[in-house]
Amino acid sequence: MFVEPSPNTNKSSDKKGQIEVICGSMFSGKTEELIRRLNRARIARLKVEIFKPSIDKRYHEHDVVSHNENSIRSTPVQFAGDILLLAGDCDVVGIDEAQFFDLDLINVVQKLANQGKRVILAGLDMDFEGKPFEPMPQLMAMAEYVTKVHAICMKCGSLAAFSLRLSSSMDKVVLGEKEAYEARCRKCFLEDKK
Ligand SMILES: Nc1ncnc2c1ncn2[C@@H]1O[C@H](COP(=O)(O)OP(=O)(O)O)[C@@H](O)[C@H]1O
Ligand SMILES: Cc1cn([C@H]2C[C@H](O)[C@@H](COP(=O)(O)O)O2)c(=O)[nH]c1=O
Ligand SMILES: [Zn+2]
Repeated sequence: MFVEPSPNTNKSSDKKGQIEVICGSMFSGKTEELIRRLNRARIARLKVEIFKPSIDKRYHEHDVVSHNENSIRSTPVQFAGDILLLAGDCDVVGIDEAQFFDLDLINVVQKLANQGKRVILAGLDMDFEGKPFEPMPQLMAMAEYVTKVHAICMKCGSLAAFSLRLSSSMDKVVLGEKEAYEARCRKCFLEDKK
C-alpha cells in the first residue's frame, strides 16, 4: 500500500530517492492525485519540478491540468533526457502523461531517483486497444510504489480500467478528451471496442 513519505525524508541531500507511479485509464484521477502529492511536497517547502511532454497541449501550454480543472505549473519537454538536464537540484520531480515519453524515460527516472530525488509519474497504463502503453510497464516494475486508480464506466457505472476510443483511428497517439474517449469497465470495453 502506498504511504506518502514524510516530506523531510525527501530532501535530496538525505539521498532517500524513490519512484512512485500513478496509473489507470483516462478520467481515473491520475493527474488529480499527481497534483495533490506535488502540492503537499511544496507545502513542506521542498523544491519541486514538474514536467509534461510538449505534444500534450490539450488544456494549456505550460500547466498540467486535470479533467476537473485543477492545475499546476509545469515545463513542457520534448525528450525524456531534457528532464535530467532541467531537474537540477530539486527534491521532487513530477511527470505527467509519462506514456508519451520515449523509452529513455526509464533510464532518466532511475538516475533521478538514484540521485536521491522523489520521482512521481502519472500515465496511462493501457492504450485504446487495452495493450500496455510503454514505457509505463517498465516504470511500474522499477517503482517502489504503484497506485492504480479507476474511473467510472460510462456505460454501466462500474469501476473502469479501460479507455474506449470513440473514433475508428488505429494510431497509437490521438489526443483528446470526452469527445474522443470514454472510460469503460472490461465487459463494456470489449462490447464496443472497434
Ligand atoms: N468517467 C469518469 N470517471 C471518473 N471521473 C470522471 C469521469 N469523467 C470525468 N471525470 C472527471 O475527471 C476527474 C479526474 O480527472 P484527471 O485527474 O485529469 O484524470 P486522468 O488524469 O486520470 O485522466 C474526476 O475528478 C471527475 O471530475
Ligand atoms: C487511450 C489513449 C489515449 N491517448 C491520449 C488521449 C489523451 O490526450 C491522453 C490521456 O490523457 P489523460 O490525462 O489520461 O486523460 O492520451 C492516446 O493518445 N492513445 C491512447 O491509446
Ligand atoms: Zn461497464
